[in-house]
Amino acid sequence: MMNLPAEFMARTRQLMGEEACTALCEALQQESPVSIRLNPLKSSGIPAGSKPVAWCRDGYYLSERPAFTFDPLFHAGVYYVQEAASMSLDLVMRRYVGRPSVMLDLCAAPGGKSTLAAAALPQGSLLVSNEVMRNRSQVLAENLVKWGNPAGIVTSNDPADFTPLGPVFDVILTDVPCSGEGMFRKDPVAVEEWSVDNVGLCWQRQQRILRDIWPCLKPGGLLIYSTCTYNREENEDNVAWIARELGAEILPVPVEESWQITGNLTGQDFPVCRFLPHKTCGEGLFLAVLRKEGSVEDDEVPFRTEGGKPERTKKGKQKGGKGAASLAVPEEMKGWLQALADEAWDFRVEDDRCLAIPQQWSGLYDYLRSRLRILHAGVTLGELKGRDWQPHHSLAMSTRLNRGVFPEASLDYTQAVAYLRKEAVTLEPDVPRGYVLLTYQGHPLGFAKNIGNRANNLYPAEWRIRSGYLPEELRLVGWQ
Ligand SMILES: C[S@@+](CC[C@H](N)C(=O)[O-])C[C@H]1O[C@@H](n2cnc3c(N)ncnc32)[C@H](O)[C@@H]1O
Repeated sequence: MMNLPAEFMARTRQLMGEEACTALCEALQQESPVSIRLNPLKSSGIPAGSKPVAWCRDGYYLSERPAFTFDPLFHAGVYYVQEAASMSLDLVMRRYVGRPSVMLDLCAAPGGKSTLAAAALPQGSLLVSNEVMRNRSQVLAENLVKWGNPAGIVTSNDPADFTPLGPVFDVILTDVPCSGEGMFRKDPVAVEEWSVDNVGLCWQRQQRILRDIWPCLKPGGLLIYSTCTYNREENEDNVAWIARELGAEILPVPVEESWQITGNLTGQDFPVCRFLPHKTCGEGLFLAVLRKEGSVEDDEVPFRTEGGKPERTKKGKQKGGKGAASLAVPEEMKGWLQALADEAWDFRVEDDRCLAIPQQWSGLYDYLRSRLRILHAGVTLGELKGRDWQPHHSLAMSTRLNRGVFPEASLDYTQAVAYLRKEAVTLEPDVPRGYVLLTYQGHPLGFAKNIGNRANNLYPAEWRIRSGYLPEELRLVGWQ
């Protein structure tokens, strides 16, 4: 039985009334629902026995919690484990982000909302996912590489580092660090760390973050603000502050009545969206959408690469970036990606890596690269090992990998888990020597270098499954 702080109870009672507060506390004593979101570019079925999440195209509730860590399909980026309320970002994006956009997810680790945004953004968009905490930014990069979106950049910077960039983003998501009241059921540490003082620190930090990032949003651009907490200071009060102090219009979130989403609890007259666990199947989540004052002409592309600060240029006049390839990219490697009619790549060598950046975004990439700490961008095709270009894990995970370039070897479950643990792999005698793409149920897991009697395991060491234990009764996500 979870003990909730008395002051939290008193404040919540005041916010939502006695009856709702009691119902909420009862719901918090129940088990958390389990849900996953499918990668539309990798999955080819739906989870067996699942129920759809009404507000998210690819979201499903599962009837039990499988052993995700031991599921090769999880590591192949076929799905992401995400609590259902957080999937409501899908709703907002499909309603308001209808054309190719440059989006920033400012507080992105571990990557739940970023992987969702990558799937929901229209073709031709770019997603920049940022996380200030260094260790968390590594997890973010891992999850996004596994998701395989080629039009993505992962950075690790403080929001203040973005301020001088100027208005480069059409959409900014601020899923801000908060007091975490909505996570009480999932995370007992959130209960232990809760205090009224901390709520005060949180809303002030949130305002600092918003002030720092506001200049980076284009006039007329969209700010999606979310927290996983219930109190009004971090939610409605901050949204009112953004509208008033920074200059924005608050937009409605298109919810259906049957979903039982709660609106503004403070009596102020503007729309917000509250997911409360006693009414909606998921954890606590607050979401609001704002449009920055002003507008940008349709035919303007508000950045270019030359000479530092972005300038407005007319479409079609963008120039290629500075700092482009210093070493030639082998022609052969360009064929490692699919040749799709509507996609062009800027291939370049940076340090000992060969990258492919979507050509239309190479200018913006250079601009960001000169100012931010970039952990990952586009697709890393390969890494120079001596004289040899070794295909990179990012390529294996990419949804644009050209299947057919590398010989493939299909692994069974035990072999796949051994590979993900970075143990030695032995391939069938008929598998050719050299780089081989290892697959599980048809999905790429990574590369190995077959040297005949054994194969070198090229799975990234830092991502390997560390747990030596394998549950006796192993439940994995079933598919239909
Ligand atoms: C609610 S979590 C983000 C969850 C993520 N959006 C997702 O859906 O997977 C908030 C993130 O903000 C980061 N953070 C902490 N302090 C920050 C600060 N001062 N500025 C920006 N981000 C911060 C935390 O490390 C954390 O990863």
